Amino acid sequence: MNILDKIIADKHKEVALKKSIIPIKQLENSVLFDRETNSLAKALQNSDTGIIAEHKRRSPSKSVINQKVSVQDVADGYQNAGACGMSVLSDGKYFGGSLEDLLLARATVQMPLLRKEFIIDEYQLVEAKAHGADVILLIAAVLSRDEIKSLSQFAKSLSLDVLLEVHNQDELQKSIMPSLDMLGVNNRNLKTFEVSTDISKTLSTQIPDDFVKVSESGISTIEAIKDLKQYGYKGFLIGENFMKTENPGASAVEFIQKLNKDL
Ligand SMILES: O=C(O)c1ccccc1NCC(=O)[C@H](O)[C@H](O)COP(=O)(O)O
Repeated sequence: MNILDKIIADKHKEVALKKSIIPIKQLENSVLFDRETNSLAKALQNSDTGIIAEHKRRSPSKSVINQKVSVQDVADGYQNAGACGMSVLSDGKYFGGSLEDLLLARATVQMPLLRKEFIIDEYQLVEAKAHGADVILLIAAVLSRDEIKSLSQFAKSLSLDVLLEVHNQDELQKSIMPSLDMLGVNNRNLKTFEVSTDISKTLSTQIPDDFVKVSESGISTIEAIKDLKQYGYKGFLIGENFMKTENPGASAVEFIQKLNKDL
């Protein structure tokens, strides 16, 4: 079994357990449930730099990245840096994240927040909304077209933006539908962990202009972003490059300042 299959098998068990102890009604009672969401797609369309900065303590490909910094300090730093949005990994077992991280980030910043999670059930979308997310991620590698359709339509009914992630042509072709806002190309193969921004370049021409294009993973240089911009990308999801430093917020400030100067 590859790592992605393991994550999804665990996620099914986790969601079943959570459903049995926290009813949807309780999540819908959260004060955040009626909060007006802040669109990441719009923020990216209006931005020159387009950075989505991620909070990521560890990962299956790199194990420990940074367990020392607080999510509040990271969120504050990313907002001061002028990031368009923040991605918060909420998976505990493989990434060391939690829904509490999302809640703390929400309490700290106003910018759009992405719940970075392996979504397989509508319940997780209600959780996302109840913990202050503006955007959810759907991963085409682990969902059928019908699942993408029903989950994205449900997310839209909660006023959440939808970022659909693909890694190859088949995933892209099966996924294109009007209930998506952003199409993300993950430069990392989630089964082998190989990383190459060439994947974003190759798939770029096949992404219809109706969607905001986002390039995800393995981005660490200004040159990579300038290059990807020529292929129509408006959003750039960066995790490890910031999180591996002692002060991820300060690293983001330095990176975005340089990017602004170079564009
Ligand atoms: O990052 C991993 O090792 C990973 C493994 C299996 C599934 C997902 C994984 N990462 C999620 C992401 O997509 C990244 O955290 C995100 O795109 C940022 O990537 P990076 O800038 O390379 O940290």
